[in-house]
Amino acid sequence: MRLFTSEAMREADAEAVRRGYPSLLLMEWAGMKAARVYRELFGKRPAVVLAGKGNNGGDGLVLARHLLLEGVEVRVHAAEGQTGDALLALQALLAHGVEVRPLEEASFRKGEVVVDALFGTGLKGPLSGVYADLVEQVNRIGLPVLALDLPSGLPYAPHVRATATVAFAAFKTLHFLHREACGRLFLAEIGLPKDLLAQVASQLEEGLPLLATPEALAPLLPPRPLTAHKGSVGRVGILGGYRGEGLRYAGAPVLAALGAYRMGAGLVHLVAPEGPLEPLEAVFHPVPSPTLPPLKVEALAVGMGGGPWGKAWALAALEARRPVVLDADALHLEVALAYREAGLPAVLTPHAGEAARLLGTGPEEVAQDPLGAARALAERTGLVVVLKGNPTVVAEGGRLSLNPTGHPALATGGTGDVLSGAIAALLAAGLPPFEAARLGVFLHGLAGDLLGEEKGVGLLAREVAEALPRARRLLEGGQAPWPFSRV
Ligand SMILES: NC(=O)C1=CN([C@@H]2O[C@H](COP(=O)(O)OP(=O)(O)OC[C@H]3O[C@@H](n4cnc5c(N)ncnc54)[C@H](O)[C@@H]3O)[C@@H](O)[C@H]2O)[C@@H](O)CC1
Ligand SMILES: [K+]
Repeated sequence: MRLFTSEAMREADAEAVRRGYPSLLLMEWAGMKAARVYRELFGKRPAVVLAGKGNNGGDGLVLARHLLLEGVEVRVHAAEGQTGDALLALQALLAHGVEVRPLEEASFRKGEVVVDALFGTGLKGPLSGVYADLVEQVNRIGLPVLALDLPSGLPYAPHVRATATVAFAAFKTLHFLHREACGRLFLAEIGLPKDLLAQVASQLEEGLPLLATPEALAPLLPPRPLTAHKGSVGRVGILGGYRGEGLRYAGAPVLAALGAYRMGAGLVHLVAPEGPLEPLEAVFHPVPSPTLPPLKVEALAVGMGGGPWGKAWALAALEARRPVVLDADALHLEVALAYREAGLPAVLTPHAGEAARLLGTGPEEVAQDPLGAARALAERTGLVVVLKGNPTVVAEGGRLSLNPTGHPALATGGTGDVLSGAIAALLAAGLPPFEAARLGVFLHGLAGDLLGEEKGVGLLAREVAEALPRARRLLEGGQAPWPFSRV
């Protein structure tokens, strides 16, 4: 599924009009579908609708009319100066005898639900004045909020923090870059001609990121035939750890080994200076320094717990001439370029701080524009980039994919190591790096979602590894939860 930018959405709108489709119908459907979501979530609770003067406000005015017809008590506060379709929506509402009061006089009553129809894709720059005040008030009072198309104010601050958001026609990248502001997500079909979005998307393909959906990822799962044996389903080498002065993350390579096994690797070779503390199914190759022993593997994960040895591990792993995941201490521009030079498929898995170091910017810049940062790093290195965060972004050249799974409970030491091993297992099973990265990130996030819901925060990384087979089974069985509902 493609995620639209505001510009691409405007282009879709314009194309519909060029084909002679009346734009008022789109607005009518948008408002009607939003009213349906309102009723589903809030029943007959009274509504207070805040409408801007643009088409987002027009959608809100249509919703008000539909709620009214269904017997919901509605109060409406609207900006002045509607034109075009929004003006027609206002006239239709007034014809029902509804009093429309100025936004400046907006007030909120206990038991009401706020409908945020102030701004959608037409917002240019941060809110100020009465709009900023109103949005801050809405966030403060704690009433449930249904946002139409987008929580008003996004991507800037302040913005509405909604209980639920109904996106019209297509999701925008902002919905998945700002999940917290959107609450529950609904996607409303609003009657655009069937092929139109696909046509606009194909014209702009370079620029439109993908959303990783169960539908797109399930077919990528490596098959497990009855004749499978441990040498036929992907063998993984894990290279990492450090023995010297300073901190040692001896558990990191072990967690990567667990991640690889739990993602279905047939055999895992663990190459590290120190052995695992507990018995482990991996074959342990003790080495005194970063070197590559002879290994029969189809892919590697390198750098976990490598400390000052990180670069040496990555350069040693180059000799295997296998697809690799470069993580943590193996993340250096020089290393990435060496893999590019060697023509080896590689997946880099930086978090914002590591990506900033590789790009020579600050972590805030990366966090502010994760899509841009992931794309820049993928273009600079020629490799696949997994920029970890909320959301995690996967990039290869100009191709971008946003991941919808993942739970705040995953924010704990070692979960990144599990992810590296998991992606390596998928590479070893024969998936191309972009696909291995998307699938690994999705299942790792889903494992976190399952555990986060069951146990809350306080997870251990090894538990995330343990939950990977359940996540995989859900995806295989067509039961992985979709991150949104359709209306
Ligand atoms: N296919 C589509 O794209 C459809 C879009 N529709 C709705 O139309 C919306 C987009 O409508 P518009 O393009 O009219 O845009 P909006 O309604 O989002 O906002 C536009 C208005 O906000 C003003 N504005 C922009 N930035 C501002 C700021 N920082 N402070 C104060 N005022 C500001 C503009 O001058 C303009 O009057 C969508 O989000 C959606 O809700 C629907 O009506 C149905 C069809
Ligand atoms: K809105």
